Amino acid sequence: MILSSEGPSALRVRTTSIDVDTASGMSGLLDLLPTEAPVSWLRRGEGLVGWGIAAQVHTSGSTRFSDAAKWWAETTAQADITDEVQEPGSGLVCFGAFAFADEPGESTLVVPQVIVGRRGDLAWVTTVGDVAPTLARREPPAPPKGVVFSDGALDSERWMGVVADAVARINAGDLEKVVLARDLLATASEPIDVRWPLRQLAASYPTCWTFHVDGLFGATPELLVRRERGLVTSRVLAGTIRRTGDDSRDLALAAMLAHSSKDLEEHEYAVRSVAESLEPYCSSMNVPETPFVLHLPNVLHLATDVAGVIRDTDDVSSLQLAEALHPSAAVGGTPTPVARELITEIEGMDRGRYAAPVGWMDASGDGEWGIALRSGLLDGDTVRLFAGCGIVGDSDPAAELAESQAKFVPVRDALAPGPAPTS
Ligand SMILES: C=C(O[C@@H]1C=C(C(=O)O)C=C[C@H]1O)C(=O)O
Repeated sequence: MILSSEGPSALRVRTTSIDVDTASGMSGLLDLLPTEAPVSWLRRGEGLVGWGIAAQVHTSGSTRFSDAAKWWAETTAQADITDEVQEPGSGLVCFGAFAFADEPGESTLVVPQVIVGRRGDLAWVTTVGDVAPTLARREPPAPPKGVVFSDGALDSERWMGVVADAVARINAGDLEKVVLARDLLATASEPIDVRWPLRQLAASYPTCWTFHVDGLFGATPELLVRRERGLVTSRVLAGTIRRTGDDSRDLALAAMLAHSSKDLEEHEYAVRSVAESLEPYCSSMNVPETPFVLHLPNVLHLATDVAGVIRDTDDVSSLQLAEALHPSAAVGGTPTPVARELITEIEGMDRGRYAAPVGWMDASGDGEWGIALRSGLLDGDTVRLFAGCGIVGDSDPAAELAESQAKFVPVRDALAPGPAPTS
């Protein structure tokens, strides 16, 4: 269902190339963001930022992806686009964040008034409508003030009880894996400027995708899907160990993770779900047999990069691929329908847009959609932080609680009033 859509029916779009130094400068694209409706999708200093709202749609229900895709098709068909850069992410671009479940929740696609992109040696600015963009370093954001954390929907004890229930259901043969999440509330004494946590996340987690769309922000290590000129890629994660802070112990842990049958089993479900969902759209695929260990500052993950070539005849957009892949077993479970039902039944929390596709798409359908993990939802002076864990037959509730705490760390630290990182 389309809940609302705003913006002129015919957008006037201009993309021109700019000096890479203007885009990256001393400190990066995030420094260009003003306070008005900033959006971002950045990794290692490259990607897209934008601000202002030229057009937006809100959708809901089981047709939230297809309604948004239809709106995008109409918007791009009517737009007058002059693009002198012709790269994925130049020309007309929307940013989006989708609800995890069919109900409740709202999804959105937004077209910023100004978008600045950087890819290798190229940089560009896109304007939508009559705007004269300011490409200058803005006044830095102030750190959040007086942040206190409190329990979300369930306290730790109750959440461990829910994990134990899930383990019992798995061992009774109802399903193989389910991902259970919890939330944590951060309340500040004044409204929080999202640009602060974005800078912290981009500096501390450069190998993750630092995103912000409509209040949902984070630094996700997991790429649900990228479509770029007929090639599709996905980074699948599942299987986690907390880092200790001691490099040699962490190396030993990485070796343990790579051989842990519990984690390999969890991982296998996640890779299989992605490969099976992509297969109908691909003429060939590469699915590595063995995962690698992805090192992040807070955790280690088992990771697999799946790649494929889209069938010639298929004009499937990155958003349609994201819909086909969501929810993968990395955030839902196996089998998916049973896992989704169990999540609704026992998780005791509304996921909102957590663990669902977040990212961007251009007029050709190329784009990148991450899974909104290591994320929080900002509303004024409050952030709801989310973290989840894959549960299988031999999961231990206390270990899963500790894993969820490690997954809160990126956003939790990003809300701390430490010194602004020099990125
Ligand atoms: C659900 C989350 O993470 C997912 C679950 C993982 C696991 O259970 O090992 C690992 C990476 C993600 O696919 C989260 O970060 O909230």
